[in-house]
Amino acid sequence: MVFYPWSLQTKILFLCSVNISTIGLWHCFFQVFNFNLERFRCLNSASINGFPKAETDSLGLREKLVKWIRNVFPGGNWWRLSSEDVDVGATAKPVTVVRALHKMWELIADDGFLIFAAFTALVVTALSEISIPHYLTASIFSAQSSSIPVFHRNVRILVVLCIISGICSGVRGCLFGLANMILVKRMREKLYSTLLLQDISFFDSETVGDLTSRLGADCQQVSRVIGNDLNLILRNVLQGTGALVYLLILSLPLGMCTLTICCALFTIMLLYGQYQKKAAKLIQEYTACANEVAQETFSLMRTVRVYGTEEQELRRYAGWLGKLADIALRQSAAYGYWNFSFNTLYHSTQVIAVLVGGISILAGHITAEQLTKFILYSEWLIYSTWWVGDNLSSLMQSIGASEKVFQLMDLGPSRQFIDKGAKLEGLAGRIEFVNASFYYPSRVKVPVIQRINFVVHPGEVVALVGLSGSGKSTLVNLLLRLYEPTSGQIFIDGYPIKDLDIKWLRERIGYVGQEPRLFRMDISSNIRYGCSRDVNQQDVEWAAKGAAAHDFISSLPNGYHTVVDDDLLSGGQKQRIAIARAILRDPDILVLDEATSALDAESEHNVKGVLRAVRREANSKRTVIVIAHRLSTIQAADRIVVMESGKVVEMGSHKELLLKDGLYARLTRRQADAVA
Ligand SMILES: Nc1ncnc2c1ncn2[C@@H]1O[C@H](COP(=O)(O)OP(=O)(O)OP(=O)(O)O)[C@@H](O)[C@H]1O
Repeated sequence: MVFYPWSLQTKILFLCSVNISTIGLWHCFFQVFNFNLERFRCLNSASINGFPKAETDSLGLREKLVKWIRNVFPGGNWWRLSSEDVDVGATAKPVTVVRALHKMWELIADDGFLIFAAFTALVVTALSEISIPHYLTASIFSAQSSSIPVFHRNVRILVVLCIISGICSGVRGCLFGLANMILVKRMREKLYSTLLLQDISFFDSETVGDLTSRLGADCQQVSRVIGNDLNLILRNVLQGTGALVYLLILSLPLGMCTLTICCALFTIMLLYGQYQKKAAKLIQEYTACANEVAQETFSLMRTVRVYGTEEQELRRYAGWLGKLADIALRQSAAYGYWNFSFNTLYHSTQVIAVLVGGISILAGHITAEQLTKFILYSEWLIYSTWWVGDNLSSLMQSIGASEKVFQLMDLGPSRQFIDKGAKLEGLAGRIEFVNASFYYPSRVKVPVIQRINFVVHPGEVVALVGLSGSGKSTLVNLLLRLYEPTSGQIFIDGYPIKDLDIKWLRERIGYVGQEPRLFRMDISSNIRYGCSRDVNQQDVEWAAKGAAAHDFISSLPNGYHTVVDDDLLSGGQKQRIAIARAILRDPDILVLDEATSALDAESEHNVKGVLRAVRREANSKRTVIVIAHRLSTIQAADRIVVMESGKVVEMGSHKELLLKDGLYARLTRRQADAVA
């Protein structure tokens, strides 16, 4: 084989390629350097990027530089993505690309024809686009060789290919966009419905900001998989494969050189993709944490304003933003390295093609037309590899973001919604607690309810009293089946509560909580909320009158059509609307947990009057369980159950308990002293 020394042009080409390649590296170094400089300036902390301050101080400039360079090169300490301060669900089953795609397919399978049509358009586009360079070169060289019929034929084919690829490309984009939209919609619906059917204890451990983040940003990110990543990956894989086959047919040695470079590129790309996946997961967690802080601050804005903690809240939020910026910086530095690798390898292909191709032309092995085609197709191949890499890393990011979304979607519904319980013909309202004990799942070592035994007879009014934290609300939560007793049983009309149909039971229980919250809709709809009977406006007003709410509602500019939310009404007004909601349901069992705590004495008297009056009607005798701290409000109850540390310590009427001179008598005396 003849050895040709490097010509001047070859040297220039090589130097150019090396120079261009280093731009990526410099860009990356510049960012990393700036970032570290900023951290040295801003953070006067003990440790910077894994260098303890004292240690770095004692090092010489050269050692510092060497250590710094070692850290910022791939694999160095600086690249480590620490997830100490967030739970990234390490114990849960990781989501692989195949599993994520399978899950997505399940969601979109009903519209499979759309995906099929999109992929058909994609294949046609890819095939027509990949044929264009061949006919382009052939047209030019047929014109050069003055073969006019061949030239005309090539140009005609070229025009047809351009039209086909243009139309199919548009159809492909549109169909993938549609598929994307359907996927996000279904994903959000599925996630939302899964979350709605979880046990209440699930919501004790998850934060609102975190869950809304999953529904919002994470679902959006995941949806990119089909609309963007998969679409582009497939297109480029098809085009790259076509280009590779063409290159190998054209010249085996040149084709092998390009293939080797593409393999190197692909390996780097996989490493880069893995890194991006991990970074995306962290970004997702930090975003959720930042959302949580913002959501908490906005919902407690009055407390923040009164205590003047705006700056403290800003710092808390900025803390998470700083962590997000940290990860984003590493991501863009990794992108810099990736670009550097791509540029270097891309221009190496050009140099090799010109060098080896030139030698082959000189040796008469290939023609100039073949070399031109080779260069065009090798560019195509390398760009396809780059696109695949870029979109694969984006795919990894989306899969990273999908992990928590799919884990949440995989949660089964609460047993309450699966078990088909019994529906009784009617409910008398007899409630019996038999050895009921309970601890919250989040605090398994603290028994909140301990071996409770008592019976509430149909139509009886029973008051629960006791010191704060004695377990009154928890007992009511067990009756409402928000939680299940950890041992013992609760019976309603002689049936174990867990054997009754939960929907049927809840339709027959009215509940007014400690701090009722209203939905952002008009007052009338708030009162009707969850009412399974057919009710008209007159019924709504009747219930509002019973709850002493009618007068204040009528005085509002839009009356019952006034749109309210939590902040527009006083605590007492909200309680009255919640009481009206409970009255309208006409429940067999009514549970009032501090339901009149924010009412003035007159309203409370009126409301109590209504509850008593309704109870006296022969057909609507109802059992009432009432919790109240203001003991004067429960003196008329048929029975008072006194609780202490999760146990029932006394039981009887107001008079009996005063005679007993126990905890109830002590509490009553204390409240009387406080009023005096
Ligand atoms: N979701 C929860 N997770 C863990 N512990 C809880 C939860 N809710 C309440 N607790 C704990 O259970 C105990 C009993 O609380 P509960 O609300 O039943 O008391 P209470 O007698 O109704 O108090 P109060 O009169 O102040 O409303 C308390 O120690 C409380 O901290």
